[in-house]
Amino acid sequence: DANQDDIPVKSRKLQEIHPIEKEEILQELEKIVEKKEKLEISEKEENLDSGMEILDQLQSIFKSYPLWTANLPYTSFLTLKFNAISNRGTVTGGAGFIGSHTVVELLEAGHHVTVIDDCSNTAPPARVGGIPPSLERVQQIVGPLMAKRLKFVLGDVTDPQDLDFAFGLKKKHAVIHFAGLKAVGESKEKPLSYYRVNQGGSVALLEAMERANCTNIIFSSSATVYQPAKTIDDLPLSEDSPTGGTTNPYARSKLHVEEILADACVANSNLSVVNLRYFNPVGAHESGLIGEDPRGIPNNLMPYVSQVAIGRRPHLNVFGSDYQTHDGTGMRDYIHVVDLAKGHLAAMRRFNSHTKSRGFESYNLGTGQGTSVLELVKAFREASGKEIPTVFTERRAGDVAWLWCAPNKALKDLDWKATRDISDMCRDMWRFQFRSMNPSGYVTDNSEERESNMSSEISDDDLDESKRSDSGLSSDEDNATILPKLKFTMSPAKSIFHRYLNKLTSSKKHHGL
Ligand SMILES: O=c1ccn([C@@H]2O[C@H](COP(=O)(O)OP(=O)(O)O[C@H]3O[C@H](CO)[C@@H](O)[C@H](O)[C@H]3O)[C@@H](O)[C@H]2O)c(=O)[nH]1
Repeated sequence: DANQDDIPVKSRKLQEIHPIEKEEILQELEKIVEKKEKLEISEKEENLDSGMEILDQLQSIFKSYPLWTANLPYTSFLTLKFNAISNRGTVTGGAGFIGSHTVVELLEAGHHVTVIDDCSNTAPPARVGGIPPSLERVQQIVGPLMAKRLKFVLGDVTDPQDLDFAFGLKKKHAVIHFAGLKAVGESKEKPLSYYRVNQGGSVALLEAMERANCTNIIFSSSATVYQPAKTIDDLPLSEDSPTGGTTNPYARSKLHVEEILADACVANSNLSVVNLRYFNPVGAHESGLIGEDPRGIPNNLMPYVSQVAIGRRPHLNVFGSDYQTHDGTGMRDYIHVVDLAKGHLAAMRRFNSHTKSRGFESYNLGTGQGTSVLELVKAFREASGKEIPTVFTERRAGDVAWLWCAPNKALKDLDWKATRDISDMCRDMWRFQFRSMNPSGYVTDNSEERESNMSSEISDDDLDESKRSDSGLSSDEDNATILPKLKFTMSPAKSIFHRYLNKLTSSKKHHGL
């Protein structure tokens, strides 16, 4: 039924699902239950991986058909059991841009997550004991069932007591360490702050992990640790490409933490470190509910372009037009933040009990594709339908002509690759840009700065008109008090089901069933 495919799966009721499909899904559910029973699920480590896989399969069904799976007699029973087998982890800096997107992926995969964040670079909770607005949005995205698995600690990653508190109560399976300062320019003005938070925080965290007997950590590193490519022949950058020759305290702090982690692995043979080198993370969650909300004038290209498109800035300064690239502007490996977040979930596989790989291992997370400044601007014009005036200026000090990676190692070891392209990145960023302009957007402390930097007033009509055009949002979605319903552009039921079946077959092979 062609019409049926147009309805988002999430909002379809049982009676709207084709009877044959329904029957197939029910049979699959029965099989999962049988398989699960055989596992004698407990909190024992060896059962965690198999349990997680089953959970994964179930989640895709629950997520696709919440309206009717909620009524199945064994749903609550299964949920209870799965609560007992999911992994627990701590995410530092989980309220920030990449952190919040990763928390969505972790919760959706069934993990229990404790976030520790001092909210120094995101809006803090509105009340004592509350959670930051970015994580409230995360809860809306994942729904009430998964939201319960999120805990928040307002704390400082350099403070041992705060860390012990975050690690407290239940044993944690793994840590994902995002917390850190990240502005290249600022790092030259305040190098000591960068070393205190980035190095000091990482050392404090490793010590807290030792106290809590946690041996798995994923670290947010950066492409900036690589030596700048002198010629195009130095590209793409692989994990073996030379590092060092860094030009600022931010880059040095990332490289130092990599070295600290590698040393810690030498000293403790149980430690497992997955070091992820991000290329240029951009975009936002497809719901438009979470994204990057930089303070002040954005340093980075995509947030700047987005603010020009919405009228907050008059034009984009294009830094340099005489690079040795096809159009003279700098080229980067932009990666959608949701792909990046999924990369963290994939990295968690290295911690599975029966396949656990110990020691320090680095992975590039990028698409392997270079995009120039002018190409990105063009894609953003297409996504937004807005003019984006550009002015060519001098090169920015410290910028390189090109930077892109070879992401093959992550594909080989982690079974991960980026699937979203530059137009997806622009579309989702544009969607989030609208939301953050709305009264229901993130509560930020830079609203005054925003007002004064408005290059032109945007009328409500203008916003409404653009929203109706191609941003995928309808005009009733910017209600100030009630947050908009999520509209996922999920695949139709049939393809979800097939994906699920493929997964089931491959996991059967994996377990020799
Ligand atoms: O207003 C602007 C901003 C940027 N650019 C250009 O856009 C490209 C991308 O710049 P930007 O978005 O600032 O990213 P990078 O300079 O590549 O740095 C990012 O990517 C690094 C990893 O490669 C991280 O370490 C840094 O923290 C992060 O800011 C470069 O060619 C810039 O010259 C402009 O032309 N105009």
